[in-house]
This record gives sequence, structure tokens and C-alpha cells, in this order.
Amino acid sequence: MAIETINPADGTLVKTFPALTTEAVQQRLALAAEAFASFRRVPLAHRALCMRKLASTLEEEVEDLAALITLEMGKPILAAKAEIVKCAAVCRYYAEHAALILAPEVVQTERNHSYIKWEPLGPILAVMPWNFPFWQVFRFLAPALMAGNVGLLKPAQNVPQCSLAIESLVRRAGFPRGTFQTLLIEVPQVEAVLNDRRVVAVTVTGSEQAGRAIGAQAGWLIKKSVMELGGSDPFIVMASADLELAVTTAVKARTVANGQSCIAAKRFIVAAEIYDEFERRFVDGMEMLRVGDPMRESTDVGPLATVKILEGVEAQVKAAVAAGARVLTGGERLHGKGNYFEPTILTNVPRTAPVFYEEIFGPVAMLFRVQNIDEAIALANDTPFGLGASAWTRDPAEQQRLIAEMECGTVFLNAMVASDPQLPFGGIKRSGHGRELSAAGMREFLNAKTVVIADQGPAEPEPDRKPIVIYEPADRDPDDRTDPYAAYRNR
Ligand SMILES: O=CCCCC(=O)O
Repeated sequence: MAIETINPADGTLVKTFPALTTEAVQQRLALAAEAFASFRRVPLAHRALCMRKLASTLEEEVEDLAALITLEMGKPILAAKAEIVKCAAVCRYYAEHAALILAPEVVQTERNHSYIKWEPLGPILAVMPWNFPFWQVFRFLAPALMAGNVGLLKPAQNVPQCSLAIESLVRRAGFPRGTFQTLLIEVPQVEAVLNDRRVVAVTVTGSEQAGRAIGAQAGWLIKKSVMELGGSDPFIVMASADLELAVTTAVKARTVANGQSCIAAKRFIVAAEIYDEFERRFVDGMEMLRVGDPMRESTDVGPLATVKILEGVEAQVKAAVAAGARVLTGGERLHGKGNYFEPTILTNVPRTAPVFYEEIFGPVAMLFRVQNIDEAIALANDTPFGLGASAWTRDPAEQQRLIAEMECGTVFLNAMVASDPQLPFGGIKRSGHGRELSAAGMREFLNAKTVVIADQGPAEPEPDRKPIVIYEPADRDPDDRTDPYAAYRNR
């Protein structure tokens, strides 16, 4: 696949980009290594200043940036604007919280003095997809840069303009040259970049296939990797649920990003007592969605990002029907210009249909009826994936069972699964490993260096070594914005 912007709403080729040559890639790797050597020493307060500037620039340029998202991958314009606003939020979150996350942790041992010092690792390769072409990059870059790492982005081939815009935003925010670079390269060039000794780790958000290939290589090279791969999230609705809210959320949860999100709900598992009513309202909800030009603010569902994805979704639906599934609504691509597929609900999907165990990256829901919570949990867990789960019940005993028994990285009760800068995000099973966001995500690419100082030190304590302040959140005035770690700086 060439590196190009093709408008998925009408198939127009907007712009083509040549892949970087081997020499150009080498220059960027050298620049990244050089940038890391000095950037890791830039005071945290200065990095935070740049990160806040980055947040405000995103907000100032939201209209243009959102239009770029919609042009390149077809997300409805209001959702694209929300994506940019969320990127600003993650920048502010890490600007605010990095000091706390990176503060040395004193550990009480029998030694004189022991603590954990968090250190950056170096240039990190980020292989990122197209479905949230800003957000998925920002949720990597904000913690990485605040920690003193530097980033090399290999974006999906169909969102080059979004990726170049991010590089420009980072630079304009004041981050030094080379701290974040976009590599417009072809897929086969990724191997050499990861092999390069200057690249110390890799994060992948994307398909299982990409995760396997890059994860295997990273494992062989003994380089740290974080994998955020596919999902087929369940959406369980039990009899005590608020049905109206569950249905409206179900429609939204299945069609977020035109149905192309790893954490979109894909399998709807509904208790027999309310199944018929849920089915009726769910069909109505999907039929009421406005499918069309994603640049229009009134559009709910735009085109799929590429012709290949459209063809893949169509083939999955056809194979499901051939295996015995029934189409309750939709089921067809919309003929004419653009990669449009009707919002679709399938029922009676048998385990023999490939789609039962696959991820569907389009606005197609699978609906199942279950007799009780045991059956609901068993069906929800009958998947190779383990990313998120949304479950709707007001019964405390059912809630506890769902929290304890769902095999996934995230459980939302009475709400749809969504990422949040403050909370860890990631999966288990074939959805990947490692976490993004929050303190957990930032620490994935840090060296937890153990420091033990066993001697008594000089007779007079060195002023910069003491006092060791242990941060006690409970003691801290929530309005106090002073840096509690000042004593640690420049140790
Ligand atoms: O494909 C994955 C989408 C993740 C969206 C999010 O982080 O909210």
C-alpha cells in the first residue's frame, strides 16, 4: 500500500508521499539518538511547559486538525474534533502528573537508604494505526516525552498528513529538534528501524498480524514492547439494566469511529427476559443513524477508512450469513462513491461462522440471547481477545461477578468502554500486553533503577541528597500546585 491520502468519502486520491530512503531514515535515527542524549537532561518543568503549549496549540488548531482526520480516514467531523480535544487533555494530564509518577520511590529496607529512580530509555518506535490518527499517537507521545524519552512514529500508510501535522505541532510547542519524528516509510522498512541499536523499545497499536511480526522481532532483539491489538468486546445487558440507556449506548458503542475501534462493543449479549425489547430498540437505533458525508456535523456514521476494510467487512458478513446468521438490519455496502457500509445487526451467529471469533472493524453488531449471568459471562469470555467489556446491571451480586470473572483489561459497568488518561488502558489474551496511559503506561518505557546506598556518606550530609521526601498524597493540599519533588531535582 502506497503512502497516500485517499478521501474515503469519495475515493479521490488527494496526495501521495514518497517513502523515506534508507539514508533519510538513518539521518533521523542519528538525530533521535542525539536528541535523547540532551533531552533526557531537560528539566521536567521545561518539558511540562512545552507539553502545555502543545495542548493549547491543539485546541487553537482544532478545526484544521479535525478536518485532516476526517479527510484521511472518514471519521465524522464532530468525533474528529473530540479526538483533538482529548489529545490536549492527555498532554495536560502528563504535564501535571509526571512529577508525581517520576518521583523516586523510597523503599524501606534494612539498608541505609534505598529507592527506585525512574529513568528514560531512549528513542522509542511507535507503530500506530489510522483509526484514531492523533489520539493513539498522543497517548504514546505525551508520557514518553514527559519522561525524557524521544519518539519515532511509523504511522499507517493512509494518514500521512495527520502524522506530519503531529511532528510539526510538537516542534512548534518548543520540544527540541529530533525529540519526535514521523517516519513515512513502507511496512518492510520497519524491520530495519527496530533492528537499529539506537531504537530501544517499540509500542504497537494495530492488528494482530502487525503485533505478532513486530512483537516476535522485539522479543528476539530483547527490546521492550507494548502491544495494543484487536478486540471483540462484549456488551452484556442483564434484566435489571436501565434499558433505554443501555440501548442508546449500545448504538454508540458499536459505531464509534464508524465501527473501527478496538474497544468498540462488538458482541451484544442480552438476558432472555429483556431480549425482545432490546432487539427491537437496538434495530431502531441502528436504522436511525445518519450515514453519509463525514464532513457534515449531522453525520453519525461515515465511510470505512479504505476499500480493503470495506471489502473485509462485507466478506465477514457474507460468510456469517452463509454459516446460518440472520441479518436483522443492514448487511450491505452502499453502492456509489465512498466506502460506506450499512449499520448492521446479525443474530443467530453460530460458532462455526469465522466472525464469531474474529474482530469486525465496521458498523456490524452480533446479538446473542442468554438465559442467565453464568451463560453471559461464559459467552463473553469465549473469544481470543481480552481488551474491554461493558456490562449493564443494577444487581450488586452480578456486578461483583462481572468484575471478577471477565477476562479482559477493562470492565465498565453501566457505561461504554472508553479510554481515560488517568486510567490504565490495555488488554490480555490476543489483545496484547502492557498498558498505556496513567502512571502504568508511562512506566512501561522507564528503567526502574534500584539504588542502594549502604554507607553512611560524608560526615555532613550533602545538601542535595537530603532530605528524602516521601510523597504522602493524603497529606497534600489538593490546591497546592508547588512541586513536591523539588528536593530530588538534579540529583
Ligand atoms: O483501536 C483502538 C481504539 C482506542 C480508542 C481509545 O483509546 O479511546
